[in-house]
Amino acid sequence: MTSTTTGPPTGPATAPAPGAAPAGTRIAREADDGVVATVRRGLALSPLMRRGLTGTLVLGVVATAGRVVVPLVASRAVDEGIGGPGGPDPSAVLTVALLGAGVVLLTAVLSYAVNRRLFTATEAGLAELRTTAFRRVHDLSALTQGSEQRGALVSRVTSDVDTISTFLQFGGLLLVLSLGQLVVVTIIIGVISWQLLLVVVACLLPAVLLGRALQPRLSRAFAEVRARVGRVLGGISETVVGADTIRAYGAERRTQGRVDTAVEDQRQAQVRAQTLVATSFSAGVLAAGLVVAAVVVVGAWLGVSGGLTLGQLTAVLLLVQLLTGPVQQLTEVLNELQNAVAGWRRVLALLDTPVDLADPGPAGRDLPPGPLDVRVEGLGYAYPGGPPALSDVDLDLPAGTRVAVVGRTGSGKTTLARLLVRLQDPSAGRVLVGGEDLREVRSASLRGRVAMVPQEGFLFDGTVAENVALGREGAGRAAVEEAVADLGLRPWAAGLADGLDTRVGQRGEALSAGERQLVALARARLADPDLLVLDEATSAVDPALDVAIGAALERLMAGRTSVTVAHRLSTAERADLVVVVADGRVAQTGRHAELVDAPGPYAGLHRAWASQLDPAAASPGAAGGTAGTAAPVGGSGA
Ligand SMILES: Nc1ncnc2c1ncn2[C@@H]1O[C@H](COP(=O)(O)OP(=O)(O)OP(=O)(O)O)[C@@H](O)[C@H]1O
Repeated sequence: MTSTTTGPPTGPATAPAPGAAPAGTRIAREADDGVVATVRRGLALSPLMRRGLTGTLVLGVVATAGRVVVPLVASRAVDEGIGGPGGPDPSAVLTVALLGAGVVLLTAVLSYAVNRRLFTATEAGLAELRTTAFRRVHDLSALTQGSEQRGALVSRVTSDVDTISTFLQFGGLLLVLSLGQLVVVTIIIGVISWQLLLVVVACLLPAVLLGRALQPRLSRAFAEVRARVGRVLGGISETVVGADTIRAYGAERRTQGRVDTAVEDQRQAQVRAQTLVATSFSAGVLAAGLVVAAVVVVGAWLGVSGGLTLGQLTAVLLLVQLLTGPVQQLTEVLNELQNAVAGWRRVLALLDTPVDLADPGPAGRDLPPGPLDVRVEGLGYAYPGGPPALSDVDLDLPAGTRVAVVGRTGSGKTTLARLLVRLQDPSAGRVLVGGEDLREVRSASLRGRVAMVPQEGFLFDGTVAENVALGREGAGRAAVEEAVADLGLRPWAAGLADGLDTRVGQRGEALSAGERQLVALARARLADPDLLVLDEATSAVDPALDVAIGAALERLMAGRTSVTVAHRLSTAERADLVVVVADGRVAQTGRHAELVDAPGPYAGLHRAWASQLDPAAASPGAAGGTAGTAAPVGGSGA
């Protein structure tokens, strides 16, 4: 479990019908939509990217037209200024040259404007896309998020969006303008000389056809690259997070080997994709060289035979430069497009993943005011592809009761706890809190009234106070101090290097495990829920801190309904009701005193706990386990 005091994530979709199986618990597969459909969907999702696009296109077309004017101006300079009927005319050449210079200047200014408008719009649109994708990650349940390595999931919001950015800023408009330039230049060459047009088409067509034929292979190659980049990031982030464990077991070489394999796989995929890129690019270069040579030869021949003036030949040669540029750029841009489309598909797949914990929104219901009771009816849950983790669970927990859930490890206690706070939806049956089916409760209401403290509370890199403040939106310093004081934690906080302003480090690593628990408890106190679900920590802490945690827990649970996944039998002893879970079913319910001598798994659990505290006191058949006051109940026995 990764989050501390928490309610369910929100999402835009409607709630599934009660009793329905949980919705998708995997990130959706990438759709096989074509390039145009993918780009269209991607742009539709980023309205800011399209803002002002028409204006940018118009400016781009004008700038392109400016480029085409230059060869025509040069043609006039040659034919009328230099080779005119009255001999060379310097003033005519000057006029034409000034005109050309003006056009070149205007083209440069327009190009700057086009680029500026383009990157401003695309950056805004991409930021929007990143935010939307990030929100979706948050809307998905931990189970769905867990279906993909964390780093790979992050790559969908980061590096995959970067591929789109690279394409849009350098390629998108170029693609449109290059195509436009190709068409305009081809027409003008045709008007000047149809024979030269035939030469140009004959030289460029094979390169264009080859580029086209390579597109499907490029598409597959770049999809593979994106997937492998995700795997590398997933592998690296896992080894960074688990660095201590890796070091402790001397597993550096083994884990490094896995990352190395992922890196090597990515290298191979990149090489395959870039080989295709190089092929299409080289075909473009070859065609460009060929077309210039062919136009010079055929143009000279046409000139000699009187079908073409020197100015026209000059114009066609300059125009050919405007053709070969776009042909080469197009091959590059189309490659970038394939990379971007592969990235876009991965981002879109993330956005297509259904929100499995949908917030019913305004149509939903609010939890009733006052203490909350919990009723569980025919509850069943199976993890994707696994056997039932819980079956036919029925429970009635009156408001204000203190409930301890005990059982062997893997019996289903945490699963039950997660269902009670709607971190997962049941596969069968329902959970009613305050009489309301959790799937029909607006998440804002649920979040405000129901909180969960997981075994390992997640702390963010910040101060103790900032981490406690996460418990309630808008909580100020006074509220944080009050929550800490309320749990009797003032002396502990005062003993920290900088009190509540002590920095906890990444994931709270600068605090001890026990101190992290205290921060999580203070956070829950600040949230002030009416239903508190606790997954008791199993890690042993020093006795003084253990006493502080015990006392804080007592104060935290007072006056509210609490369900504790108990790993210490002392918690069960003090509970109003003990729920014994065995193999995903409720085996026994009752008070500790009623259950301890009754037939059933609880007596075995108790014996195991007693043997851990005092082996001599245990009965002969009792199972052993780790010693210590925080010895887990569920680790043995039963
Ligand atoms: N994310 C998951 N994906 C697949 N199976 C899971 C997942 N989480 C738990 N399980 C399985 O569900 C069953 C119940 O697990 P659960 O965590 O609820 O047990 P538990 O009683 O809380 O155990 P513990 O006391 O060790 O925390 C186990 O068989 C476990 O392997």
